[in-house]
Amino acid sequence: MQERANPLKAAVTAGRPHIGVWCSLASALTTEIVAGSGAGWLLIDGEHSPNDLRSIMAQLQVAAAFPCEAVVRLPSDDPNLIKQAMDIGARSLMIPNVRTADQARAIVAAMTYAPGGFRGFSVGHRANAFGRIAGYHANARAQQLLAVQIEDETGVGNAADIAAVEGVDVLFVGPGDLSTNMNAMGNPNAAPVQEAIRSVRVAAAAAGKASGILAPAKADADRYLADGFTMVAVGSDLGLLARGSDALVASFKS
Ligand SMILES: O=C(O)C(=O)C[C@H](O)[C@@H](O)CO
Repeated sequence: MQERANPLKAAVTAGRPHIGVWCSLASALTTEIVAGSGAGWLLIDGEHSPNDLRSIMAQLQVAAAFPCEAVVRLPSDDPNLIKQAMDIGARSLMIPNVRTADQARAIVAAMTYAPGGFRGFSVGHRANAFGRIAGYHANARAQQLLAVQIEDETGVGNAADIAAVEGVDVLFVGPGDLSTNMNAMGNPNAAPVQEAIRSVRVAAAAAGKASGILAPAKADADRYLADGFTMVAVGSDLGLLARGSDALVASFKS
């Protein structure tokens, strides 16, 4: 048995845009609906959603039936969380608020078996189909993707160094946190924030790496894609349900 190729990694390393959807509802059912939408990737959010290891695993299981890469965002860069997430089959990870190249290097090491890193070794787990994927341990890095989030001015200032770290695939802007940390709470379209976002994309491209961003407004997403961002999340299950139900109910009033 062979590990499935990672379509998100293939696309963004080749400079091809790949559209994703944020899954914030911590539900295998809604993630399954999103996974069947034709989106190229989805994000299982372990930072701001009520997910635990078991609910993340349930979402990985339903997403596996579709050609849609499931990315898991962890709440932090804790190596033990990284190890547990990888063992249940999360091979594409997003780590919030990465601020330095040293931090990025430590994350890559936590994802990598020795001698390159220090990921704990377990013979059989969901990631290697319970021991059925021959050569998994030797080749695990090949299908892994690491998206590090740039979410404050320190990260923006260090973006070139972070992008240069081997094993970092994507600089992914967190527009909510970045704007908030730049004194423009929740307004990524403020001019200084836009300039910071542009500089992250340029730093990633200069290192031959991809850039990504969450852009729930279509006009923003279209602009970022035209600028060269490739890993672009264009909405969320939570937003679709909240705005859709609001609009539905409003259409029957007055
Ligand atoms: O800073 C951001 O924006 C993000 O990282 C995305 C948010 O955390 C996401 O949960 C949307 O609210």
